[in-house]
Amino acid sequence: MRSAPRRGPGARPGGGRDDRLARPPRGGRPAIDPAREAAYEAVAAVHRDDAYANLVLPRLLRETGVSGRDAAFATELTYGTLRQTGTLDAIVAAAADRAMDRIDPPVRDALRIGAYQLLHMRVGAHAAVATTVDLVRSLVPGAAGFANAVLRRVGESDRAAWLERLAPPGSTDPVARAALAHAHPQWIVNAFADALGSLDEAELALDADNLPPPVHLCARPGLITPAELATSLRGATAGRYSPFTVVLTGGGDPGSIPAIREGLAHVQDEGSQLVAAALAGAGLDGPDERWLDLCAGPGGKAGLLGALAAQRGAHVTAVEVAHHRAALVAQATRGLPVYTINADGRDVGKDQDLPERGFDRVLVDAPCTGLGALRRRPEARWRRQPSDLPPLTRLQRELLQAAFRAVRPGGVVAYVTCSPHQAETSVSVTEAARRSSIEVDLVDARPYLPSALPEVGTGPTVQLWPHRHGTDAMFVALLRRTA
Ligand SMILES: C[S@@+](CC[C@H](N)C(=O)[O-])C[C@H]1O[C@@H](n2cnc3c(N)ncnc32)[C@H](O)[C@@H]1O
Repeated sequence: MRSAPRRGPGARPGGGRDDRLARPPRGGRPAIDPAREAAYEAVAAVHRDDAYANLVLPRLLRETGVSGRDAAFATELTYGTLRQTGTLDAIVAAAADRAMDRIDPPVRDALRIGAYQLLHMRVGAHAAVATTVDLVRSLVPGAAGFANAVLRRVGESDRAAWLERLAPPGSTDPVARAALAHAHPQWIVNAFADALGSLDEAELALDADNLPPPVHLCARPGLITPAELATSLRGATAGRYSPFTVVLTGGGDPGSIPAIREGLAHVQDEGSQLVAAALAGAGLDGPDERWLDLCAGPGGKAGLLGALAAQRGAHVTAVEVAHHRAALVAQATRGLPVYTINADGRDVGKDQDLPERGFDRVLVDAPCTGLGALRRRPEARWRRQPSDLPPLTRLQRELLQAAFRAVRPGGVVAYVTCSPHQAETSVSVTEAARRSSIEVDLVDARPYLPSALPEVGTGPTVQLWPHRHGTDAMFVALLRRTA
């Protein structure tokens, strides 16, 4: 990072990122380098406008012409600052000796970015402080001195020393310490510890959330093999467990891959592929032609199920309540035996396309908090709240009960979440089954996952984890309707 080649005005040959300070001032005020400016704008948009960093940052980089190593710097700075926000806030507040909500929002975001550079990046302290002070001066001129003093205090200690000071090891509240050390809210630390049965292991899961995830592709069975897909890509390797996965290591935009444009493959986490394949692989007596994906948008699992269905002469009805997401499903499954409908999945028995007892296999990939995919959404951990749980768990149970009505006796339902929160996983399954008049049995999901998959627990449900499996934390329960 430090040896990033500089372009544009003020670039001096042979220097590193810190030399951006040498840029000549514009209009009498120091110019802010475009990469840091883009990072600031992205972080500010997330906090001010509820924007999503993965949407807003690429647009900002495009608009400002920031590319190559500068774009990588801006991305690391943006995503890192957003992931670490809670911990950076604790440190900045201690250094400022004032609560974060008593600091102007633009100054607050600039200080977060400055503190992230000081504590997490290989940026010289002088450059981190000076560029942030310049940024603050351009935003709130009167706050430059304050920002300078705060950042100098932040930079007096490294991250470990700050953690030691704010949450000493052996303190009476290990959850609070883990939350600060791994930059997650305490309720999420508790949720991971409950699901794993151990705070020590939860810390590994929290750490895994702070690393950018690899891009996985799904080679659609019957259309392209993973080997064919991998050889068409620079530096791609086979997935660890799923027979369809290719791991992209060469970077670049997956949307430009010809096999993806031609509908032979799609971007999909390996864990998502495994749980969809578990539904397709579950043993079934009798007909096996009518499959249902009750929560299909944007169409990742429908794409894999559609390809598997095509190989077996089956077809998939893909249901999505949001109109624009239903359109994405239709687009993602073009050429496959998938019939997309824009409907509420709870309308089984009311919608003519969703007859009771009408399906042999049903997937409920339920709307959830997404706590299992925090690696992908840097701001999500701070945006999500425990109060999000009750409406989601209600919806999950209603959708699962609709799936019980939709599946024929003897047919199989897969209930899937990309959250390991037990209220959304095992509790939702138990509650939906308890409140339904339809008899269902839990089926052990483990035989329908690759035998090489380690640490899948004692069944019958399976919870995947980034730190164990390198996948999102997907949960799957298989249920068979008995009558
Ligand atoms: C976890 S996502 C599904 C992801 C999808 N299966 C995939 O692999 O790409 C949940 C989806 O359920 C949709 N949804 C929410 N409520 C629904 C309902 N009542 N009926 C049908 N779909 C619903 C959401 O709009 C969202 O697209």
